Amino acid sequence: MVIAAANPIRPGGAEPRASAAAAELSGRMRSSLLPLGPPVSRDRIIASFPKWYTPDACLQLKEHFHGQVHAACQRRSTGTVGLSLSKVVVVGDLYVGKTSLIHRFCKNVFDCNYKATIGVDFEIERFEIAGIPYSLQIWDTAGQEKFKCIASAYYRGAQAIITAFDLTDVQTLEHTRQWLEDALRENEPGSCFIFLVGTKKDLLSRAACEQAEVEAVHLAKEMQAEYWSVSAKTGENVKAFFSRVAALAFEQSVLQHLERRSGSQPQVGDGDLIHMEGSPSENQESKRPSGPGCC
Ligand SMILES: Nc1nc2c(ncn2[C@@H]2O[C@H](COP(=O)(O)OP(=O)(O)OP(=O)(O)O)[C@@H](O)[C@H]2O)c(=O)[nH]1
Ligand SMILES: [Mg+2]
Repeated sequence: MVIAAANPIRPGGAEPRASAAAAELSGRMRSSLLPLGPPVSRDRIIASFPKWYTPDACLQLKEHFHGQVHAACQRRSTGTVGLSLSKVVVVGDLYVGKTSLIHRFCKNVFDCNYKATIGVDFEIERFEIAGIPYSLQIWDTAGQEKFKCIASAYYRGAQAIITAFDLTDVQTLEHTRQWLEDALRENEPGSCFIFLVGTKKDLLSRAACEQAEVEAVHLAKEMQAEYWSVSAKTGENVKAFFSRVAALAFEQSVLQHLERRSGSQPQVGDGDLIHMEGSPSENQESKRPSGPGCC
């Protein structure tokens, strides 16, 4: 049985957090100028490029958005990037904590009871990155062998593949090669960002964690993956990790859009705003067609 819950898009996914009311309000005001419905919550707003976990195994060692991406975001000329969903697929052995990781990020909950995922499930998380709305569709797959053929049908079209293993169980790390190979087989070579994520960090002492990370970082380099250690139980590194996934995927989507556009004549309705010299972006936003039927 395939479970693919048609989850509605929640504003910001997790419960709203009201740590700084004024900043929240200003974030909401900015977000509400953007086209994709309700505002995202403050902790889904990414203004600067999120940092890697370790420079020893990271996909990009840089601290800022690509210059062209930054300029395109400022001009609001990112095409349909703000309207599309980027697919992220999470794979790995049963019981490593894939569902827990996703639920911690999307719902801010943790359940210590194990409920095996049957087939697949997904969550949609909305962000605002460099002022542009952006959404990730995060696919949770079953680690149990008997559901593997169902889950693998959903690997196609992934922009990011997250291979998860349990930091306390070295066998699950060894199996990540196979999970990655299976997921990559369904995708175009070189088209996916790859992440290797060690889960259940809270169960290890600092020294034990560092020891486990040596092997994991080594494997991540081999896989050309970015490495992260996280805990769904405490929430450690969970938000930082998904922010990094979102920013990398977003930047790639914008760059692809710019590349496509430079190779073709501008099309009517390619999603870009008309840039009016000297006008603030808010004014440009107010000229954006507001809904179906508007020309
Ligand atoms: N201590 C601790 N336990 C965790 C953590 N993450 C998950 N668990 C526990 O590990 C068990 C398995 O977690 P799941 O998230 O269901 O694992 P899964 O990878 O989705 O498993 P399948 O759906 O069968 O593939 C559950 O009992 C969780 O409570 C964590 O960060 N710390
Ligand atoms: Mg699961």
